[in-house]
Amino acid sequence: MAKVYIDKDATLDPIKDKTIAVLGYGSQGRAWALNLRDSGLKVLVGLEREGNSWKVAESDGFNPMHTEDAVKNSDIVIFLVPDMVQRYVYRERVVPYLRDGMDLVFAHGFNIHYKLIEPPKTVDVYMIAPKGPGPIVREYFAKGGGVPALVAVHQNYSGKAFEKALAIAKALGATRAGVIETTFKEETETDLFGEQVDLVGGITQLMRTAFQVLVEAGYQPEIAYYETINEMKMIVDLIYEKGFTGMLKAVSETAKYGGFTAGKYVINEDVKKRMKEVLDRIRSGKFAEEWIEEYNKGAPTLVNGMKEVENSLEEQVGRQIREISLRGKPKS
Ligand SMILES: NC(=O)c1ccc[n+]([C@@H]2O[C@H](COP(=O)([O-])OP(=O)(O)OC[C@H]3O[C@@H](n4cnc5c(N)ncnc54)[C@H](O)[C@@H]3O)[C@@H](O)[C@H]2O)c1
Ligand SMILES: CC(C)(O)[C@@H](O)C(=O)O
Ligand SMILES: [Mg+2]
Ligand SMILES: [Mg+2]
Repeated sequence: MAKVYIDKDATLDPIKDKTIAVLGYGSQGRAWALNLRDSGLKVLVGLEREGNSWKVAESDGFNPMHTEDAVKNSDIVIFLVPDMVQRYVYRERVVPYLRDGMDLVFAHGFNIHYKLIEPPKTVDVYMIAPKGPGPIVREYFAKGGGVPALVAVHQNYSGKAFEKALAIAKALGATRAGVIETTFKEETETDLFGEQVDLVGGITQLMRTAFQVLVEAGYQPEIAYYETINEMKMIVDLIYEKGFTGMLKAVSETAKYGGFTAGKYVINEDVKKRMKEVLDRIRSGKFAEEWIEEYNKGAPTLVNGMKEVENSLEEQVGRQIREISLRGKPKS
């Protein structure tokens, strides 16, 4: 079993007198800036332009500044702009002001692992990768908890990079849960794999396809939504809290029998083979190449994918069903 670092294994001491620049104020940026500030650290928010993120940061009580000003005035620079934007921000806004002994920090290993950013040897490079979406990182912290994270060191110029990574993980709330050490390679490849075949790609496609099968067979879309999409949260919550065994104990014997048989029929060896192909594509760097090319073309697959989802029947029905089910959700 990997060593799990918890609150008592980490101290804020190595970073308590440092100034931290959080670049980007989106999903993770907002969570990190707020959690680190609430943990008593000095945080500057650096942004490219005075747009929406700027307004949100101001309404959260920050005085956002242009990226280069945040970099000039900080010791630790945290990259929380989108992965495809990081190398431009690094090249244009960070490199000109980079001083020996500064820290470059990431929430995902993509740019370092695929060598889109190649920092000089005279800085520390490390990562704290929360294993959950940004708004949850903030929500759990604000309620006294924390989302688990992975930490990794790529360059240890100061000799203190790991301790600083743990300190940031603590300030983020991650050591309230538990933190495990990894490498940039392992985090990058597993994170991409998980979000592609399972968390974002696989689960979404599984739910939507099941919904479509029921609707095409003539069942009411609302009933199909309850069955194939809405109830997923309750099943996943049971797995999250009690494991697969706990979930299986909570469902009927009929569901267990049908699940064991049909589950393996649908998600079969062929699907596993294709998952392995997806992993190979990530490991070989082909996915990274393709994503960079797609981004450089204006990310049409992303734009069209978002439109297609937003306009889909399941999303329209979902808006109505979510109102109903959120009304019944216990208030906490
Ligand atoms: N979203 C998550 O929950 C999550 C989880 C773990 C790790 N990560 C990692 O965290 C990092 C940040 O991801 P995110 O999803 O929080 O980002 P995001 O897409 O939410 O980032 C938005 C921020 O970046 C700024 N931004 C967007 N385009 C820009 C551009 N062209 N130039 C400059 N700034 C721009 C926006 O104004 C905003 O402040 C990534 O490395 C990602 O892989 C994200
Ligand atoms: C939240 C996720 C999917 O775990 C993260 O990896 C991301 O890229 O947004
Ligand atoms: Mg990811
Ligand atoms: Mg992830």
